[in-house]
Amino acid sequence: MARPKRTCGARTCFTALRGFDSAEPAAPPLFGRGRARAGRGMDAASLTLKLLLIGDSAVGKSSLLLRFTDGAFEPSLKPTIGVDFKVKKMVIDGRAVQLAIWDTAGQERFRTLTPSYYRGAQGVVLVYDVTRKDTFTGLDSWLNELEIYTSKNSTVKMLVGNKTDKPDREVERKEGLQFARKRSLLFIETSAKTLDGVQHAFEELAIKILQTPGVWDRNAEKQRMQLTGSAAQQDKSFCTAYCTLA
Ligand SMILES: Nc1nc2c(ncn2[C@@H]2O[C@H](COP(=O)(O)OP(=O)(O)OP(=O)(O)O)[C@@H](O)[C@H]2O)c(=O)[nH]1
Repeated sequence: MARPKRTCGARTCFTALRGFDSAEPAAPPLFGRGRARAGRGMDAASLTLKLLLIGDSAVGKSSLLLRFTDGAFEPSLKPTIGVDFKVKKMVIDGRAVQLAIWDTAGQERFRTLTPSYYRGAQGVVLVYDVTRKDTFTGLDSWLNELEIYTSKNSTVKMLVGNKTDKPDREVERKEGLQFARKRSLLFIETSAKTLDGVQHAFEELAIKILQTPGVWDRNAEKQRMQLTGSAAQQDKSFCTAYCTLA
């Protein structure tokens, strides 16, 4: 039996597997189109955004995550079992942002905790493989699942057509674009193998989240209230909804 991929690094917040909502301190609003760059040594008060990768098995979700966070590509990754989790720090328009990215299993038999994956996600990346039409025609069922588990106004969704480096394309770019337009999704094509579009995809999603009122600030407000209300009962050994990542 295939072993789960180990994508968790030293900065992984393991309590995220019990549900990881975002929280952030008061900060000025972001105007205009954002610019992003990778960030190092940010303070613990930076904004954390939860992103989720979903889509059929073997479309390249884990490979996109590995490429984005570690700059690596593995030609023969094993299927994800359950969920993996990685963090990437960036600076967007001068603001420190941590992307907490959840990588879910595409195989149905490994998807046992679906509702908890979606909880608190501000961004969802829906991936298909441009060389497998079935992964494109199956998108509607993923969108149905999204509708069940996320609210329309609290999650920014991006459609990603991956594996553009391969010659045997079955889904044209314009088909993906049309599909995305009809359903109000952001759209980009990528190759985890060549890096094409990968950085851009995650950055655009983060920028869009920051530009969408009510997506990233609503959870923050809720979290501030919870922290105030439960200060007396805080258990330092347990990482609550907001986990600082060293
Ligand atoms: N040529 C090419 N191969 C890719 C690309 N992205 C992923 N792959 C390969 O496709 C296979 C499946 O990739 P994964 O990243 O494991 O796919 P996944 O969507 O995470 O699959 P599950 O964990 O089962 O949900 C692996 O062998 C990858 O090396 C790409 O952009 N180009």
